[in-house]
Amino acid sequence: MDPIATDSTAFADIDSLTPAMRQFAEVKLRYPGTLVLFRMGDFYETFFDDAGKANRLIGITLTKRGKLADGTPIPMAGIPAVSLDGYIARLVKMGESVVIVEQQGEPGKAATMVRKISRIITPGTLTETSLLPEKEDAVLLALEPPAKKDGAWGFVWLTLSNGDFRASEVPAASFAGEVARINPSEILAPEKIARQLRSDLPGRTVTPLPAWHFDAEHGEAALKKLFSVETLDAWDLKDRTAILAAANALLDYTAETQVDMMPFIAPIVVERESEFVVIDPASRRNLEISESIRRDTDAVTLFSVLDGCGTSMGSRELRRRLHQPLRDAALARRRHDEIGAFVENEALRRDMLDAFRRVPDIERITSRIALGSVRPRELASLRDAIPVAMELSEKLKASGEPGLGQLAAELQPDPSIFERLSKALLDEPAVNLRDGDVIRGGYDEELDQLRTLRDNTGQFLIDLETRERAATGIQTLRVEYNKVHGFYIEVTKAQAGNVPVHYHRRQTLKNTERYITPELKDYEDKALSAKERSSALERSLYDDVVGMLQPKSAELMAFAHALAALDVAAALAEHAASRSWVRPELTAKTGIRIEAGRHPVIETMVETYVPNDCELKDGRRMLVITGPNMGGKSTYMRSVALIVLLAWAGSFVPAASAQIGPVDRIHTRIGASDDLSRGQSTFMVEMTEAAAILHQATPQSLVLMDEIGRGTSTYDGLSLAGAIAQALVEETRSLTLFATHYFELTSLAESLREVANVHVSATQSKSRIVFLHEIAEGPANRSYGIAVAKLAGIPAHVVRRARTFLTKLENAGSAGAPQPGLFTDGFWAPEDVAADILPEVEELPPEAEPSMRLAEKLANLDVDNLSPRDALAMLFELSHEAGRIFGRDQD
Ligand SMILES: Nc1ncnc2c1ncn2[C@@H]1O[C@H](COP(=O)(O)OP(=O)(O)OP(=O)(O)O)[C@@H](O)[C@H]1O
Repeated sequence: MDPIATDSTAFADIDSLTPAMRQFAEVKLRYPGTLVLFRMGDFYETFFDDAGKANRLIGITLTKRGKLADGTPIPMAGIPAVSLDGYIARLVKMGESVVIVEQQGEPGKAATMVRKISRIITPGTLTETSLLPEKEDAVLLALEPPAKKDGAWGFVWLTLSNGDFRASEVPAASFAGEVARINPSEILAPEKIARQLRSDLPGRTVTPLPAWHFDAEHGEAALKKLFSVETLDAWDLKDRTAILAAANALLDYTAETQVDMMPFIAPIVVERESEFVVIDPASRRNLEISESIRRDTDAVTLFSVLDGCGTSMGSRELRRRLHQPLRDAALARRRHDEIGAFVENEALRRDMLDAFRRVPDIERITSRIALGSVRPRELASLRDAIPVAMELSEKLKASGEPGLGQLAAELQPDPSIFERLSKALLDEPAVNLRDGDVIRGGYDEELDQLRTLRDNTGQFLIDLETRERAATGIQTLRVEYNKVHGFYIEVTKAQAGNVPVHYHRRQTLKNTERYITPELKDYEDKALSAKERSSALERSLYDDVVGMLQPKSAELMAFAHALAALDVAAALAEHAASRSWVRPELTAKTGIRIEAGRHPVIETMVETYVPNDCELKDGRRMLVITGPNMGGKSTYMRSVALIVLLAWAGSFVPAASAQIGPVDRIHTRIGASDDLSRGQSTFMVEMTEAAAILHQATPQSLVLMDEIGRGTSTYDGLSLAGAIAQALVEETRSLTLFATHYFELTSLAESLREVANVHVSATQSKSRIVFLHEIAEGPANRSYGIAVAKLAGIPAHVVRRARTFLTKLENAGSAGAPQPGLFTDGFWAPEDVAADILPEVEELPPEAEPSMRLAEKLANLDVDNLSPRDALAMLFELSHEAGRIFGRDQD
């Protein structure tokens, strides 16, 4: 077979290596991009560069073993065989692929030992339950770049652990969004574009394959063979060469990594981009769908709040739905119906939630049935889940809920599956087949006999003894066994003359004679091999059971999907009922109308959440949102986007009522992005994202803009924000929520018909500001920046001074100096205002100077471009200086 990766490690002179090292080198040359774990006795060893890499990645000790011909020692690092799985899990999590080479043959003759690749484990082809994340799919995605400039990418992806197989043609503009939606664990790409992909898709594992794997003709043949069809017309795949090419690479790689066992692969589904609401990668992060912006693993996200599913299949289905809101209202409504039925019928919901705790991961068990690697305990748990599901099915039918009829019907898999599993498997079989005790007694006559032989030697001997005593009349006759001589019948020398002729002498001792009979010899042969033979037979019977289930993979997968869908519906209904969520109405007309909407995550975290309305429609396509920082602008905007997302994902929503029209895309431009690792400044990222929105948004898109333009100077920022807002209203005509701290933008409402002003309210008592988190019509009536700064702990005298500046600026404005207005030049420090301020600064008494320096330092801070670490350091410095001003400093 051909190599699956290309960047090879050179082994200068392979013939000069020892036989074992030569075997290693051969594997390594074939799988250069992987870490080769080479079994030697009780360890899996890594050599050469792999040893150094393993040492770095998982901290195993680096040693040496033997030398190369030129005397250079060979680096080696080993993993104890007993802890292999744990180490593999860690490596795969880091995006590494691992090839396991097992020993075959006699231990002790390591040099000439035959070795064989037993497993190839890569991030996208995992099927081992212990290596897979429980609540997330591991998806393998193959990419074929467009053949011509404006052509489309071929995307083909497969989830090995449930057989879900999909393809689509993706235009360049949607590339990153589609990768984010599919969220692959591993990407296969032709080697010439691998490097570029790694830099375009930071954090993703890209496995390069030689270009010839991406062959459309072979791909077409491979798909026809896989689905046993003469033509691919049913899938509309004719001439879609990019998809066919990617499919070929994906199927080649899958076959290679599964070491020739083909997993269950469902008929390919060719998706159209228009089936789902498009959400770009930045927006997925900003909305914290399943990952927090800071990427904390245990952070609270939309998914974690909603995931009350009893099974991990349900959790994975929920995650898929949240990441892929639909555009087909009928499909989304069907999901609403399912949830509605469970919201109405609490008893039924409780039954479901209770039953799901007893249902195993049938999706993954089924994938392992197809691969022949399913364990006895897993099959037993599948068997035990079937009656639980049948009972649920009956209850669902009896409830008469029309929304649940279809799923109820799918909960009844072919009765022969349950029958065979019940007959074949013990109630509680051993975890592994090699432990024996898997097949139930009475299932197979021969196995029963072997087991009787294996277990009942003692009884057989007693029975035989009784029979032989009666037959021969020798009352002292004994039937016994020892390790050296096996079974024998023993009589005293005195009785030796009375033994029948079919007794053959086996051994003569001082006082006794020992005999064997044909029956006993036969028994001996059977008994001595019974253990091995019963194990072998048990394995083959087990394989038969698995073999009988393999053709039923598709049916079992449908059964698993129905369970997962019910689990999601019951869990979402439970959440909806406990938090008073409502069924959204999906309307045909573009627009959003939400009454008393809440943020689904924040409402679980604050004591009292203040609900807010939102109305966007023709004639009111943009809301300019002003108000104090910390007032709740971002929360409000996100709550609207999440309600729209939830509605189209088929969930109930946190609101008193919601009417949501069609939405093709959700775009958000919120806060500082973390793409600094790619060497782009915050402002550059901000503008790149804004540019993408202006290019891609349509009148059906929901756009969230949070404080666009703050990453640059005031003039630039204000001008850009104004121009972008105008383009969103007049050109893309999207439904837009536009939060800004440029108060000047509130005047857009005067010139543009589609723009309305809303503000978050706050009241300011004498000493502090109180956020009401209420959205009200109209622009904010004042800026609360200084009040917020005080809240943040800026020293009182600095705040006082800022107030003085503000008053002076405001007075200067009203006294005829240039107004701070939209697109008005000379806003900051026009000559006359500066002249008014500066003399006073100069006249400050000497003791006030340190505080001015402090204020100056603060004023000069480029807050938007400070890293959290620098910000903390700066805070220390400022607090230290402030402490000195007040004489509280130690040094
Ligand atoms: N409707 C609400 N009800 C209750 N608490 C809220 C509400 N909205 C926001 N909050 C609380 O206020 C905090 C600040 O809100 P948010 O981040 O939305 O403010 P902001 O106006 O966007 O501020 P900034 O401009 O500084 O980003 C939230 O973390 C949340 O705890």
